[in-house]
This record gives sequence, structure tokens and C-alpha cells, in this order.
Amino acid sequence: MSNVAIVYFSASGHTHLMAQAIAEGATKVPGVKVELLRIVEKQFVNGSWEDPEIIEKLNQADAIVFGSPTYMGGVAGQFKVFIDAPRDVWANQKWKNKLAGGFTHSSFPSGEKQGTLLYLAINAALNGMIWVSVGDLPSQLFEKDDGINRLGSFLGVMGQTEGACTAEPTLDPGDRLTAFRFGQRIAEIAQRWTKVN
Ligand SMILES: Cc1cc2nc3c(=O)[nH]c(=O)nc-3n(C[C@H](O)[C@H](O)[C@H](O)COP(=O)(O)O)c2cc1C
Repeated sequence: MSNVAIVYFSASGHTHLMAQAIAEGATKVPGVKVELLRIVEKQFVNGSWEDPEIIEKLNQADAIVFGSPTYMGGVAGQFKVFIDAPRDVWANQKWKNKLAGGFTHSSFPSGEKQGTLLYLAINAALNGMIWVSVGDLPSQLFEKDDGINRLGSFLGVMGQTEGACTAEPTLDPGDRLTAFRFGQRIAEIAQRWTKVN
């Protein structure tokens, strides 16, 4: 049995749809328990973030997938406040040797999404975690139109919706499939990883 936790911030719902797709993919793997943990406003008090229940679930996880919309070429402020909050996690390396992965959503085709993924990977390294890449070549290479990794991102999963600041939350079907497949991938790796540990 392995636990995969997906912890993310989403203001208007696009990143949430990605998180759901990752969870659906991970759930398909037998013996994997999935926790979908959304960072929400009520967890912020006096400029700080606190939710011991979420931290406990992250401490119990074998794999943590981090997600944030891209704001100004990096993670959203709310996500950064969350990640900065539990200092004893870093100081005691509580997430050491857990698997990690990342995803982001933005409105422009590039939108500097890689800055967000780089930050998520750096955060994983600071915590001694083992980064899991996307693992899917873009479908265009095979002249397929299912949209798998259509944005050609290998470090983490990207989603993009034109005008995402104002639009009703939707997700490109290819981005949804990429997220779903990443959920499956990290869950399968978690199953193998927990067997040898
Ligand atoms: C403060 C702010 C900064 C943003 N910066 C970027 C950016 O650098 N690149 C980009 O493509 N989109 C940018 N956007 C658009 C967001 O990425 C988009 O609204 C987000 O992906 C929607 O995700 P959500 O529905 O999960 O909140 C920005 C939006 C806000 C509110």
C-alpha cells in the first residue's frame, strides 16, 4: 500500500482540475491511496499558513505532488506561504526520500511556467525528495492528436488555458490526459519504491 498526496493551490479552478486528473490517474493503480489536499484561504491566519491535518497527511505520504498556478513566472503567493510555513519539515528532513512531482497551469502558451516547475523541483531537493519527471513524449512526435504532453514539458505537468484569469475553469483534454498519466506514473513508481524501503 502506498499513499500519494496532491497538495495544491488554485484560485479559479484550472489547477484544481489538473489535481483531480492526477488523482484519478493515481487511483487507477491498485493498492494506492490518494489524498487531494487543496490550500484554501481559511488556512491563512495573520499572513501565515497553518493546517496540522494537511501537514500530517503529507508526513504520512510516500509521494507528494505539488501544484500551483503560475503567477508572475513562479508559484502563487498563497502556495509560497504554505511551503514556507512548516519549518520543522525541512529542519528535520521529514519528507526525505519521498517521491515528488509538480504541475502548474497558466494562461499564456509559455507564460514562464517553467519557472514554477523549477521552483517546485528546488523545493523537493531542499527537502531531500526524489523528483519524478513527466515521462511522456509529446504526441505530435507520433502524429497523434490526443494532446499528451502537447506543451512539451518534461520536468513537470503543464496546463494552459487562454484567458484563464477570467474564464470558467476548463482544461485542455490533452493536458487532462497528461495529468492523468502522470498520476498513474507516480503512483506506480510509489508502489515500487515502497516495496524496496
Ligand atoms: C497575479 C497573477 C499573475 C499571473 N501571472 C501569469 C504569468 O506569469 N504567466 C501566465 O501565463 N499567466 C499568469 N497568470 C494567469 C494564471 O496563471 C491563471 O489565472 C491561472 O493559471 C489560473 O489557475 P487557477 O484557475 O487554478 O487559479 C497570472 C494570474 C494572476 C492572478
